[in-house]
This record gives sequence, structure tokens and C-alpha cells, in this order.
Amino acid sequence: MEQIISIKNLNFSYGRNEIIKGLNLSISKGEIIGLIGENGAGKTTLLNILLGLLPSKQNVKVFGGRPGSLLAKQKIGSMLQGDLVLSNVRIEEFLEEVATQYNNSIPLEPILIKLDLVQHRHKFLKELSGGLMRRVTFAQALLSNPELLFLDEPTVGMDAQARHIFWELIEELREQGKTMIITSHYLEEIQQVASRIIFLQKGNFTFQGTLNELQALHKQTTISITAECEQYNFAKLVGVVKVEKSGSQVAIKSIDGDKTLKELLLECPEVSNITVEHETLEKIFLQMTTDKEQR
Ligand SMILES: Nc1ncnc2c1ncn2[C@@H]1O[C@H](COP(=O)(O)OP(=O)(O)OP(=O)(O)O)[C@@H](O)[C@H]1O
Repeated sequence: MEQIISIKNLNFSYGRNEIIKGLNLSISKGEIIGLIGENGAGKTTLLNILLGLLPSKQNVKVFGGRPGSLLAKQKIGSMLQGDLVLSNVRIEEFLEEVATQYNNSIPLEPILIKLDLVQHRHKFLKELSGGLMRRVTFAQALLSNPELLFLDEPTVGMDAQARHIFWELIEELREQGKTMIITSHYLEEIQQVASRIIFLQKGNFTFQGTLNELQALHKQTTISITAECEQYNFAKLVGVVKVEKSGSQVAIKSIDGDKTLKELLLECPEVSNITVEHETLEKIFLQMTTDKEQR
């Protein structure tokens, strides 16, 4: 698989403030990376290094060359936080100007239609609401028909409809084989699209892998049932860490959901309305960040 990004032992500091500490990362074509971490973890800093906006040494390669090279600029579309200058330029004029900077730019009209920007095309950038601004920034990132997209908190300020359109487009881009790094604090959105999740904590990657792998590490499962045998001692089932009862409704939390469920069905076969829920990315995130603070 073609390697798009390679980082070996990257360190970065703002003055004496060490932000990134010995990071290693390799990203292949077609991967969708969900880069998550607390405020101030260094996510934007890492994207800025990959864009060549912050300095790095030979240990960072983007498309086989240095970040910020002419080649990389043609192949990357980025949507950073607050990167649109609030000017007296209209949306359409701005996007037409952006398109002239790229060799492979794609027609503007289909992008305006897809992002529901047609009726706004004559608005001035300085008049735009926050959510509309994000949509224009996304349009700008797509215009170069990029192979690689950096999307830094892309849906902040977007309303539900705009977010829906955004994630549908991301799905289309995924099907086209684009590579993406997306940072977001909306973890339920990230977990839908990311092929790999990277957890950045205080300058280190504390996890890299699929959502399934992350869930396996934090493998609490909740089995909810309606039980006629509510007198049964569910706490003695294998793997169970907590049982919550409300009448015949029982929620069993287990660190080995498969075994717990098997034993439950043998011991108490008359259960019904069984649902099995794995930990969400949001819950794992909270667990990981709390664990770290307690150390
Ligand atoms: N230009 C700068 N000069 C000095 N320190 C900076 C600068 N930009 C960012 N920092 C600091 O670097 C750290 C990492 O910031 P960064 O913006 O990369 O974090 P982040 O993970 O993107 O956070 P958020 O989720 O809030 O967007 C923070 O402590 C921040 O205050």
C-alpha cells in the first residue's frame, strides 16, 4: 500500500513548551485517521507540521518529500480552524480565486450544489455565520481535488443538516480512495468513519488502531435484558463487574461480554429483549483521559 505520510521520532516545542515527544506514524493511501485528544494535546500542531506551516526535520515525509513542498501543496486540501480571512470578497469570487492556484482543480458548481452553497454564493465572507464559514472552508479544501485531506474540527458550528451533508461527502471521498486525517471532539461522528483511531495525549500517541481494537482494550460490554428470573444472582456470571436492576429490567456490565452472555442464556434461558452494547469512543476517551489525570 502506497505510503502517504511517514513520521519518525518527531519532537516539537513552542519555546520551552514541549508539545510533541518522539512521535512515529505511518499513513497509507485510503486510510481515514481519526486524530483525537484533549484540548491542547497537540493535534493542530501536528497538522501544521504536516502542512509545512511549522518546521520539522528530515524525519517527516509527505508524499515522499518535505512537508509544504510544491508537490504536497497540490495534493493536499486542508480545513483548519479559523483559516478563512474575513474579507469583502464574495464566496463565489473567493472560491474561483482558490481554484486558479491548483493544476487539477475541479469545477466549482457541483461543489456549491453538494455543500448547499448555491443560494449563498453572492454573500461576502465577512458576513458569514460560523457554520456557513466552515462549509466554504470545506469547499475550498475540495476544489484542488486533493489526494490527502486534513480536516481540523471540520463540523464545529455546523447545524445538523450541514453535518449530515458533510459526513455524506466524507463517505463519498472515502469511496474514491482519498486519505484523510480528521480531528474532532464529536467522537460519535469520528467513530463512524475512521479506519484507524489515533489518540494523542500530552504529545504522545497512547493508542493507534481500529475502533474494535480500542474497544477490546476497554472491553466493558453492557448486556440489557428483561428477565423473568430477576431473583437470579447475575453478579456471579463470568466477567460481570456491575449489575443494575429496575423491576424486570436488568443491565449487566461485563469485561467479557461473549462469555457472560453464553452463561446467562444457559442459566436463565427465559430472558428476552436482549441488547448488547460495546463502549462508545466517547466513553473510552473519558476513561483514558481520567486515568491519565489520576496518575
Ligand atoms: N503559536 C503558539 N505558540 C505557543 N504555544 C502554542 C502555539 N500554538 C499552540 N500552542 C500550545 O501548544 C499546545 C498544543 O496546541 P494545539 O492547538 O496543537 O492543541 P490541540 O490538540 O489542537 O487542541 P484543541 O483540541 O483545543 O484544538 C497548547 O498548549 C497550546 O497552547
